[in-house]
Amino acid sequence: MNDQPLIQIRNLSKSYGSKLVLKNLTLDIFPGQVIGYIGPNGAGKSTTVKILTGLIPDFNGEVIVDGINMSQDPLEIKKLIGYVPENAEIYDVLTPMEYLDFIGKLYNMEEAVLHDRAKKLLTAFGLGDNIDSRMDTFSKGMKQKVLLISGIIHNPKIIVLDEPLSGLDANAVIMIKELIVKLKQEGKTIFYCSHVMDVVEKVSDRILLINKGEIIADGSFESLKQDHADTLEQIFAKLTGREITGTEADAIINSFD
Ligand SMILES: Nc1ncnc2c1ncn2[C@@H]1O[C@H](COP(=O)(O)OP(=O)(O)OP(=O)(O)O)[C@@H](O)[C@H]1O
Repeated sequence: MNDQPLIQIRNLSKSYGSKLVLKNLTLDIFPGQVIGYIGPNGAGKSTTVKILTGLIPDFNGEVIVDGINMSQDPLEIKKLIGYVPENAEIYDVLTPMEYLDFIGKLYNMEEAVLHDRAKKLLTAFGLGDNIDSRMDTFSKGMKQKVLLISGIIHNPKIIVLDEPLSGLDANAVIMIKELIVKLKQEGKTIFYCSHVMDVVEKVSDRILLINKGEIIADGSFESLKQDHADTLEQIFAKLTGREITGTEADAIINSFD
């Protein structure tokens, strides 16, 4: 593995008003790593991702991507990153080809390359018959696939996926797992946020667990397992202070009494 980090995060803090949601995060991410970024709801995952992708410009600390300082040249960094946001809105009056054409042009892609690649990717994702259909008739999973394609169409060095499995069926989930492995083989660096522990466990070579704005575990699944417990779900519950006892589910059911 290359010794030079591709992403350097130094003393990163972020507040919304008086609420501190990221507390002095320091991280080095190396080329070719698949990072599984996990944590409870509200832990600060999306905030980290939005800073990393240049969407939140006001933060304290330093973010350097491929030698470029985020505070100085966020546009240059955006070219290096493909981002698939959580719960993204898609312009569904467009067809997938029109949408990808729009996205590709934002990245200044050459038209012939863009159309050829869009067609190949849509076909590979099982949407070959829907290339020119308006997306307002698409299922949630079909739209999610188009979003995923829009995140990789410009062949970025770094791919940031924020809960990319939402709405995908079991076959598509398998396909995404395989895709992450293949993208890694291509040398891509992947930052993958998810609540789906078994997928994170399988695809990540490094897992970061964030809780209340702080990284509380950082290592391969094997090393976390040795230190803590058997499954990533158990490690997650143990380190975020919630043992799985069923009391919360009981409280919900009991509220109907
Ligand atoms: N725009 C905002 N204004 C104010 N508070 C915000 C804003 N965005 C996020 N927060 C707060 O910051 C904290 C971290 O939110 P964030 O979305 O980063 O969490 P997350 O780990 O991605 O959660 P989830 O798993 O639920 O998506 C939460 O307490 C949230 O309420």
